[in-house]
Amino acid sequence: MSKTKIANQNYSLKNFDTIPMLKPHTPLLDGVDSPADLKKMSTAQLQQLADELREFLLYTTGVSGGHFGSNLGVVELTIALHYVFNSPKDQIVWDVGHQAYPHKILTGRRDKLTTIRSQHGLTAFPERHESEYDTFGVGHSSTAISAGLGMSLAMRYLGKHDKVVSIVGDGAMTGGMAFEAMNDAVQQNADLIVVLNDNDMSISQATGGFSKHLATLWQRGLAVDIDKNGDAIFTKRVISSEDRRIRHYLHMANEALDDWTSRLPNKIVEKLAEKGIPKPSQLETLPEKIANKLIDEVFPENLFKAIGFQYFGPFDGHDVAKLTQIFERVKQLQGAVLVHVHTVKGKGFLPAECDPITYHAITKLKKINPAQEKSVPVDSQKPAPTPAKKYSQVFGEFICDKAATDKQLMAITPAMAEGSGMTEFAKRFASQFFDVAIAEQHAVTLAGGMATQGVKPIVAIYSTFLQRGYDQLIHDVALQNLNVMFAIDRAGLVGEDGATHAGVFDIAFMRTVPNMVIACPKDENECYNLLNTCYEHIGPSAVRYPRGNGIGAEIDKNQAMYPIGKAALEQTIEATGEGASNVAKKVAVLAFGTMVKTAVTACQNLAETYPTTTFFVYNMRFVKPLDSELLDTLLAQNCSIVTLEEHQVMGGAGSAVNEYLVAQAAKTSQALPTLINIGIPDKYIAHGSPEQQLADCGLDVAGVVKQMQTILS
Ligand SMILES: Cc1ncc(C[n+]2csc(CCOP(=O)(O)OP(=O)(O)O)c2C)c(N)n1
Ligand SMILES: CC(=O)[C@@H](O)[C@H](O)COP(=O)(O)O
Ligand SMILES: [Mg+2]
Repeated sequence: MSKTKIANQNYSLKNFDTIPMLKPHTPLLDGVDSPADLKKMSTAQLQQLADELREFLLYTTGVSGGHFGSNLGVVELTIALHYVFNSPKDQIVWDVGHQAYPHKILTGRRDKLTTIRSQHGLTAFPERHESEYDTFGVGHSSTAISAGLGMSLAMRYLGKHDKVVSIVGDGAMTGGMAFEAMNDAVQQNADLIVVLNDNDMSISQATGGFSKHLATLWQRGLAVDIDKNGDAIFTKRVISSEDRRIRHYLHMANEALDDWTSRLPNKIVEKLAEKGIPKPSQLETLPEKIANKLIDEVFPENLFKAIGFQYFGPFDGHDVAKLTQIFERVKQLQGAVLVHVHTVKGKGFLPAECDPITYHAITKLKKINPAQEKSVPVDSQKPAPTPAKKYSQVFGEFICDKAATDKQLMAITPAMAEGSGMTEFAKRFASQFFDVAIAEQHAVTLAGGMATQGVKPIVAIYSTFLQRGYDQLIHDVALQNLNVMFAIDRAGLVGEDGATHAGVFDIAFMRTVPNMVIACPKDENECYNLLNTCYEHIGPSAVRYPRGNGIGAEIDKNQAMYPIGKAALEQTIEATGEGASNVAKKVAVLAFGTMVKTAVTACQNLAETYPTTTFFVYNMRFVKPLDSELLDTLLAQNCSIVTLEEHQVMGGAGSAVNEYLVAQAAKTSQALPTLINIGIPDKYIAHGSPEQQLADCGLDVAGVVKQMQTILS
């Protein structure tokens, strides 16, 4: 039986080692305005299209910046999917969707791809409002099988017979939801095709390794190829040593079977033949078939077969001809099918193939055309000022400094080690570092379990991904008052990734949870020292800090402990105008986190227009517990109050202040002060640069000034 030709080298792929600065010549691609245009192409043309599409991708991503390696890895896969299936009637669902740039190019958005992730441009991930070909809004991992299954079951109920294909990466396959969905697909006997895009890589070194482990699990055992008539043929694969033992026993069984059948007396054989059992001479493949059946049934070494999927693969995910043949075949099948393809993250661009973690995403490449380069004046050659540290970097420094003396510190990341600034820590404190793959729920409860043993776990997690572990935060940490600290990165608006990745709900969903302490540093120095304060605090706590760089504050690494629940007066901007003695107005601005700097600038601007008003800007530092003493004082002084936060205004820090003041005013029969809450309005903020997003929701200085004027005039 021929082995599956995993790498069918009957095609050549162009390789690139630089990113073209000028739009490449793509005659075939220029003619593709929808997937229908693919169906007219020959296999050779499809392969040429792949080369053109890859070069075009390099060029456009150089212009736009954004996700990179994963898109290069699915060029041929995307072409084959849109060639074989009839989108948008057939539903194609991408998991995470960071790899959907080729999909967007082939579905009518080729000429807009350079706008991806820019304000008013294409969104970073598939979004339903952007195109009928974007069947489901994605961005968070491991949702595609659930969404695809939902589409399939609804279609069955409605009597529709279109196909549903969910494309899931090996990293995304480490998310528990994927297994919940696969289990349900089988028990529902649903028609669903899952394509496992297995590039042995996720987004972090360790997770890549982790998915390798899963890959070993699911790659063991049988490869299931198809022959020229499209029939499934089992072929043995190189399998692990323990499987080899199993195979040996089966081989011995075959031998015995062979021996047995060769001794059968003819009249028995005839009797069997009457019953439709073939003669020994025709039985030569029986051992093989029985062996496969045995392997298939008794030793379903393949993870997906064990769950109940029909499994095909692994195939070379860069061989368009092979892929179209496979998809044409599985398209005819009923039930849950999994097609396993091997791709290379960064395929076709050598630097990305060699370093897929770094090239997971790239920033816009500076477009200096040769003419400009020569004329750049010398003094502009001055070295650029050192940028302020990223908050993730501050976190990484904190855990390294702390772990140097505190062996109880354990640091957990769900697949975002690099993004969370933990690369150095992972190297230096490997036994205290845990990358659990894309498994946020597990990460939180893992920390809870660890804390019961007296160690001090830190869950380093993006705000938006912590949403996945909310029940675990309550049930497995806070309710048990366990000593876990959440280092919440990407808190606030995140810019180009847009609404799916905004970290704008964490204050709302954490502040109602008893035992939680929630800290919001105003800059890098407070970030470092509030991390220390919360780390040393006994009980569950969270420090939320934004994506990107700080403001250049000097970090005093004396590992200060701030008094929990105490605010600090940041700045007073005294009234200066005539009659200022009987100051007409006192305004207290209660700013949370990075909004402190914005609050000071806004009040300085307003002081010029409202000279008889004194502004007190407070750095609140903690959302929970609030500084109740300060609020009581402000209430007694009948100060107008403004709250300011980079978080949904509904349910955020401002709501907490309101709730306290209303209750306190009622309790002490005091009048409620004039009060406004400034934050992100009740809508999703579209992608753009961080500055554009802040302006879009009135959180830039101009927007804050405008909103504050409503209580000043
Ligand atoms: C719930 C969730 N956690 C983490 C992430 C961050 N993230 C984006 S892509 C990615 C890796 C995905 O790996 P894989 O599915 O193998 O896709 P590849 O990049 O290899 O194409 C991760 C962890 C996310 N988008 N969603
Ligand atoms: C697709 C995805 O979820 C990640 O790649 C995410 O875009 C990373 O965000 P940062 O760039 O903020 O680390
Ligand atoms: Mg991967």
